[in-house]
Amino acid sequence: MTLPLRVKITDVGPRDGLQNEKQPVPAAVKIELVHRLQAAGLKDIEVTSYVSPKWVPQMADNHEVMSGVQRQPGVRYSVLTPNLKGFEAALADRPDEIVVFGAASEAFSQKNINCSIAESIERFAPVVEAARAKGIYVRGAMSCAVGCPYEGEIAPERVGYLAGLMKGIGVQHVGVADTIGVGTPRKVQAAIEATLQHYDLNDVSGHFHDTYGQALANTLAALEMGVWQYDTSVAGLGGCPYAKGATGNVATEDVVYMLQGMGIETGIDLDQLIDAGAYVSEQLGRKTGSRVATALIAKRA
Ligand SMILES: CC(C)(COP(=O)([O-])OP(=O)([O-])OC[C@H]1O[C@@H](n2cnc3c(N)ncnc32)[C@H](O)[C@@H]1OP(=O)([O-])[O-])[C@@H](O)C(=O)NCCC(=O)NCCSC(=O)C[C@@](C)(O)CC(=O)[O-]
Repeated sequence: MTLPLRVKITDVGPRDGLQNEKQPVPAAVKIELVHRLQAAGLKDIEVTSYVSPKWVPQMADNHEVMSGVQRQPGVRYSVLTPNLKGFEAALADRPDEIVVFGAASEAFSQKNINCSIAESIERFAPVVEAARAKGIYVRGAMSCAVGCPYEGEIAPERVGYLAGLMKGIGVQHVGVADTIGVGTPRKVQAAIEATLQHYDLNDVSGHFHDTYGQALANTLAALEMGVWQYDTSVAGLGGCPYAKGATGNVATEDVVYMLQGMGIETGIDLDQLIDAGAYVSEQLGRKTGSRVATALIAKRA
């Protein structure tokens, strides 16, 4: 398989990156982060989620954030919607894309969305139907595609099973998510291979957390299979509230640097991206999680 010439990156920092922050992050900071990401050339940004504020208090300002973003033409703004209640609330804020999120692990499905895998599909089906009827693109996230914090290793067949269920209800694209970052290249490839039994290569993305420092290697392994769409998080922000100890997604800066070095186009300005990451890191009062940003900021000084 030849490597893709162009990669599409969805920055999930404003949502996945910030959802687990213990301190309240003001909506104005989230909005400014989205503005800085789009200024850096990001064309796909996962902004927020319409979930229960009791479960994820940090995303309770979803409406304020979505309505505060000054949209740029050509940028797609996505949001998470776990059920019809969330979808209906999101509709008023005009997302371009919604994300239904399931898991390859039963235990994680229960902990994260309070239902079994089968029940989650029943909940998603009317959401998918309603979104598609309105011309809103539907992405599905498949958590724990390699490992689960409660069940341990997850067999590729279980990822394939979930992908088949997602396909069956009309989800247009699926992301293979290594939620707790335990994956290594061959295991990630096996999870993607199982997904490709149900989805076209153009409808599959990678979403790799960097907890064990494997995310860039896993990205390269997926690239070698021709996967050209990835979720990443500026400054490596993040973690899932229902996956204890899991760190953020692979840093967008690190992925962009790697791709640029390989001659693969992303349309993203690395300098401006580093500024966006420095902004949010400063607001959170911590160092960036990006190795590339750390190195290039030191070089600037
Ligand atoms: C899914 C539910 C809502 C089910 O939660 P539930 O308790 O089973 O839902 P329910 O229908 O029984 O409703 C219970 C209460 O929640 C309210 N409610 C119900 N739905 C909504 C909604 N959409 N928005 C706002 N409120 C809602 C509802 O109105 C009611 O309120 P009450 O009467 O008690 O005051 C809950 O489990 C939840 O919100 N979970 C949050 C899960 C989450 O956000 N996890 C993090 C994102 S996933 C992730 O990060 C992984 C990913 C995608 O990045 C990929 C990866 O790396 O793996």
